[in-house]
Amino acid sequence: MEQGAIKPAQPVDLLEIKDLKKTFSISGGLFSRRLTLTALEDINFTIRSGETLGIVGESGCGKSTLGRCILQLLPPDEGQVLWLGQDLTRLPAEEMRQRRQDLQIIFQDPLASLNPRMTVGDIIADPLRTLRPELNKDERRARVLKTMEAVGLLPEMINRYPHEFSGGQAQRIGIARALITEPKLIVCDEPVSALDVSIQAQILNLLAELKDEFGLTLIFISHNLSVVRHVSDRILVLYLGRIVELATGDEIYEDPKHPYTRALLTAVPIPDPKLARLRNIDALKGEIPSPINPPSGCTFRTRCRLAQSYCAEKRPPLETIEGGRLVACHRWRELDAPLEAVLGV
Ligand SMILES: Nc1ncnc2c1ncn2[C@@H]1O[C@H](COP(=O)(O)OP(=O)(O)OP(=O)(O)O)[C@@H](O)[C@H]1O
Repeated sequence: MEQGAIKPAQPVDLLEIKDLKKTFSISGGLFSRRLTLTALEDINFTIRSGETLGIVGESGCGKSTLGRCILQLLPPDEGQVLWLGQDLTRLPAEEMRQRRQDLQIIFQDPLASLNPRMTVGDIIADPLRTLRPELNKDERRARVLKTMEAVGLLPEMINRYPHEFSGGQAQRIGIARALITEPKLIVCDEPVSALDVSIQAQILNLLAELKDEFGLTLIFISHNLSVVRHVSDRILVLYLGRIVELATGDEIYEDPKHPYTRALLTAVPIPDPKLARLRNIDALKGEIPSPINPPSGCTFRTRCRLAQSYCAEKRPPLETIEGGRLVACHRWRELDAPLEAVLGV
């Protein structure tokens, strides 16, 4: 593959998300009225080339919707998705089709995402048929074999069908299908959560190797902070469709600033006495509120142990704090205080 050629000498701002908003119109409530569900709001961030950005949050917080809006698989209601400065939300269909070579996705459930009636070779070659129609059959086959080799699939597997493969092998097929167009950015949407724990590390290592080999930029979506930590340079934490924290993996893990991030960390099983102590204090309480009718002010306040009455009145801005990291909490400074002081005990 010629993908090494795309690796820029200096990282550049590859993708810039500006004021992104996505709502869904759903029917519900009395008399099946149309209701508006706000899946994403006020989303702003930038990804540098060669970076891996982890996106974490509980189920329903908007991770997959964000991945799909970035790839234009879902149209955002508002905002811009700038790819090297070009707004993908305004791109004519034919230009977007061309651009799709650069932006690919790997799905959570590898077997469910592969057509059971197609051979492995046809599945992997499929994106080339629409995105690189100038390639002939032999050229397509040569690319498929090279890509299979890159992801650790044997050439003799080319004529087999998805059901003949384990979950881990099926995910390698999904990765090959994403890689075949020589993309610059891959959105990995929970790529290991459907796999056995023993296989998860193999797939994570493969993604890390492919990233280095082909100069990829990755967006890595997971509900599991410990999975994201190992692969991410920076981590974006979403809560009810809004960014609550954005920082490096080390900062998030060692010094979380948002009470929600701390709560997510308490669910990570690591034998650290400090975290073990936090576990009881910070553990998430209650259900995530409905995105149809989110709490006023700070949407996390209904589950936050630091919440004060003013948290219900004003939405906290996403503030840039020391080291350029971002946090949206009226009381983030209180998290730095000794826990006893915070709790008043
Ligand atoms: N097509 C749709 N129609 C209506 N509502 C949707 C649609 N897709 C997503 N939603 C809603 O948007 C919100 C965000 O969903 P999304 O799937 O992006 O969250 P997620 O963090 O990826 O969750 P999960 O980890 O469970 O996939 C949820 O409340 C979800 O129910």
